[in-house]
Amino acid sequence: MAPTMSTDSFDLTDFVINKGNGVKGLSDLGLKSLPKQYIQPQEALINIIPHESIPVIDMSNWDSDPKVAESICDAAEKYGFFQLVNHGVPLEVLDGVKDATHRFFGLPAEVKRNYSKELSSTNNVRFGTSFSPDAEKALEWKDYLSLFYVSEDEASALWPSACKDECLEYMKRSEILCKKLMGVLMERLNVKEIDEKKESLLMGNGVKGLSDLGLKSLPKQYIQPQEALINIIPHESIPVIDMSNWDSDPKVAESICDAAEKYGFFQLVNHGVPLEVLDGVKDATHRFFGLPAEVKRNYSKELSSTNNVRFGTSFSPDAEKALEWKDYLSLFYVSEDEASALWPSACKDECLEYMKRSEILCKKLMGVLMERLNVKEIDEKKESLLMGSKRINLNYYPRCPNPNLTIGVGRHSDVSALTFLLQDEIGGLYVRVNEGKGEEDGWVHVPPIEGSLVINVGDALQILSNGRYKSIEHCVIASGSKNRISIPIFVNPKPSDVIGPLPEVLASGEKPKYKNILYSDYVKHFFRKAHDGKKTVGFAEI
Ligand SMILES: COc1cc(/C=C/C(=O)SCCNC(=O)CCNC(=O)[C@H](O)C(C)(C)COP(=O)(O)OP(=O)(O)OC[C@H]2O[C@@H](n3cnc4c(N)ncnc43)[C@H](O)[C@@H]2OP(=O)(O)O)ccc1O
Ligand SMILES: O=C(O)CCC(=O)C(=O)O
Ligand SMILES: [Fe+2]
Repeated sequence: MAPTMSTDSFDLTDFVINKGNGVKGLSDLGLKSLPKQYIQPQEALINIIPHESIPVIDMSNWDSDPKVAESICDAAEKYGFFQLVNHGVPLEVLDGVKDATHRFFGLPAEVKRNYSKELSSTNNVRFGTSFSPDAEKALEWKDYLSLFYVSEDEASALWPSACKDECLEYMKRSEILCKKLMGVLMERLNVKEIDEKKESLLMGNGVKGLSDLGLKSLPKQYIQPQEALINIIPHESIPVIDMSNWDSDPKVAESICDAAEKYGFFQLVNHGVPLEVLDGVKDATHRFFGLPAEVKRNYSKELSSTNNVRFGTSFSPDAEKALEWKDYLSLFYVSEDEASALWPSACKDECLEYMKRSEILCKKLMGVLMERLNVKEIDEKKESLLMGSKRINLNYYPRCPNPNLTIGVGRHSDVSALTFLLQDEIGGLYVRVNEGKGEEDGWVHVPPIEGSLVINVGDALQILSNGRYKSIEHCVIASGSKNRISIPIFVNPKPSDVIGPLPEVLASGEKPKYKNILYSDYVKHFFRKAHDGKKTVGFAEI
């Protein structure tokens, strides 16, 4: 125990404030009486009365019992204070941050004073004592460390290592609770929805943030007009092609070309992309979307340091009548170095690996599809037209309160040459069949198959093949109970390529159906409007 001493003989302000000892340092001296600087005037003291305390609210039944939300709002109105139990923030996270607090204040004074107003390298980290020592008649018996959150990176760099991980974890793990409380408190004020566009786009919460609020019904901005919804019909689904015998059986290649002509969509199994690579990129997708909104919003159109990395929600929110129930991260591949520097670290390695390991498959498919078009060799120019650029999207469709009133992705065809889509086990992808054939025209489900890849022809290949290969409309319906992810790799022409029907296809005298068009103009046209089925192709039609 520290020796006891009188504080009359030394400069208390210097010891407590300047030297970084705080009141903890004073207390550790083993004082027998309160130094006079801490003696509060009578009016600052309080009278404690016998009275019931503030309400204690059990949140266990939050999902099933609306009374929980009601009692929170009542308590906020009546007392402005309440205690929550079973709130969903794990006990070990709370214990962790309590331990970390003791660890920080247990550091030597010389270490703690580096975070004082005078010495701290940032205004966002401040160690201090009392509340406002210069303004107070009497000092308060408290030391504090105050941390203003800007971003995970800034916190990692600047917050004291004795407590930063635990503080970040506590902040992160209390976010859902915070959104739940704000949601119900706003509902009581008749704010029926939080302004989704502002929330989703500027705050980085996306529809995932909305879904995490535990909404019981779909906000009106997401209710799609009847014509955007689909009629699901009983019909066989798209072909499933087993590539095991690719090397020995030419029928495998044939069935791929047949499916590309007839359906524009097929699933591949035993395609050679390792299962662990597919699992890796699925895990990475959940990791990215699980990041705090403040981190994800750094990749939004407004804040991203590059056009090649974009976090967004819906498809084209400014152009859409109703929003889509989907968040996405879109990564345009330029080079491994650029990706390493700019893609989010939560997912970049896995996305690069998935792109790399699907390259052989991509070349195999392009090879046989071109053979059927009488393209004998894929030279440099053809390679650019068919696979000169790649984009990988991570799509996140959160659990949706009324999935039948909205759409995850509206009906569209891809503007790629080919798309390699990895979907998880939840399901929800629908493809249009028998377009224009009256009652037979409808939508079929693409059932998830463990380890499979869904391949579809995009507009660019439809145009290059003069309509022989079909880019088919598809759309997604979100799940009412689970968060779904999908990860398409869009294999495209280079933005600077001019696309039009290939000379080999027209060699027999076939009339071109499409004009030559700069690919980046085509893509910009696609991105600037809402999803509208196959209308983008009209932009290139003769
Ligand atoms: C997101 O939900 C989706 C996405 C899809 C995607 C289906 C595909 O097939 S993606 C394959 C597209 N092909 C390529 O990316 C390769 C060619 N790329 C290019 O030519 C260019 O990179 C570019 C896409 C045209 C962008 O060029 P840039 O000079 O950077 O032009 P900007 O002015 O920034 O953008 C133009 C316009 O597009 C919007 N936009 C750009 N990138 C994206 C993106 N990744 N996701 C969504 N929107 C994007 C951008 O906001 C601009 O619009 P403004 O209205 O803001 O002017 C299928 C289904 C989905 O639901
Ligand atoms: O999520 C899916 O299954 C399909 C997504 C899609 O069509 C796209 O991103 O272009
Ligand atoms: Fe698509």
